[in-house]
Amino acid sequence: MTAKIIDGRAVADIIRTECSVRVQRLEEKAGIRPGLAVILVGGDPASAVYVRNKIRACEAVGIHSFTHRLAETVENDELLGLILRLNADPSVHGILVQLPLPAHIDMARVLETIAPSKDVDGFHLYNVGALVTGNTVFSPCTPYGVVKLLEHEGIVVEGQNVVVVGASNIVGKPMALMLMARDATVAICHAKTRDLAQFTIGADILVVAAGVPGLITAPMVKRGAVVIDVGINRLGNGKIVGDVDFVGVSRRASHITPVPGGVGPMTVTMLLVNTIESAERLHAMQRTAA
Ligand SMILES: Nc1nc2c(c(=O)[nH]1)N[C@@H](CN(C=O)c1ccc(C(=O)N[C@@H](CCC(=O)O)C(=O)O)cc1)CN2
Repeated sequence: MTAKIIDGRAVADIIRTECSVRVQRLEEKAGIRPGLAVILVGGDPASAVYVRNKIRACEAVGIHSFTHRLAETVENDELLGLILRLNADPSVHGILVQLPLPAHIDMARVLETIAPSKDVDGFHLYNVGALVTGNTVFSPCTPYGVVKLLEHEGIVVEGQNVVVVGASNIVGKPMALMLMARDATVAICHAKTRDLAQFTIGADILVVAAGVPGLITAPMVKRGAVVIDVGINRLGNGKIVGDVDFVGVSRRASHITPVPGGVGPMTVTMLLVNTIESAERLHAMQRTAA
């Protein structure tokens, strides 16, 4: 068996075209142009690339972007003050603080300062609670992208045994919740899981977000499984690889995502979707109030 390669760039392109249409419609109907504020603290090169890609993606679909680049040494209060001003700015429908943050910044406080209604990353505790209870406000972008890739491929998750490897707050945990909400049976494995293969071999759908290159090899994968690789690891030679041995696992799986070009492009795309959704909600609220 050779797996079908799920082309994240192609799916992202389709959704981005839909985004352009939604932005145009909102502007024509309501004179509202969605606005996204992006805050980058410090000089982490990977974060700078991701932020640049987000801004370019916004421009391409007509979302107005506001970038705030703060020094590595910025004080907590200055960052919090900026977020409060953006919360009150009616031209801003989405606010995101690029992670990771420098160690002296109180990340939890930063994320809790973003207004939940503008938290397009879905990281605010209110929005985490909303996701847990099935009242989703904003889905975190990477797991949301995985769900959209599965939908696009016609892969039904209901009743399937799903194993998520990785229990981070921004990918593993919300991923498990989103799949449970779609009636999958979900197990989460993490760095302390004993005998990882014993779990992964039973997965109809395996989602890997561990940040360990080559963690998942072919003998750990059930024949015909769907394998979604969320890992992004930069090797010493500059090459980017995922957490899955792509060549070996492709011989056993029915579907597999590549790295790069799988989940990554969907992360940025779902940020656009969340920002547009936020602006559309504002319009709906204004109409109700009028
Ligand atoms: N505030 C946030 N911070 C971070 C998030 C997030 O969703 N919100 N996620 C990651 C980084 N990230 C977006 O911010 C991100 C990572 C990777 C990609 C991507 O397109 N990857 C490419 C390859 C990347 C490369 O060549 O360097 C791919 O997989 O094809 C997009 C977004 C942590 N921080």
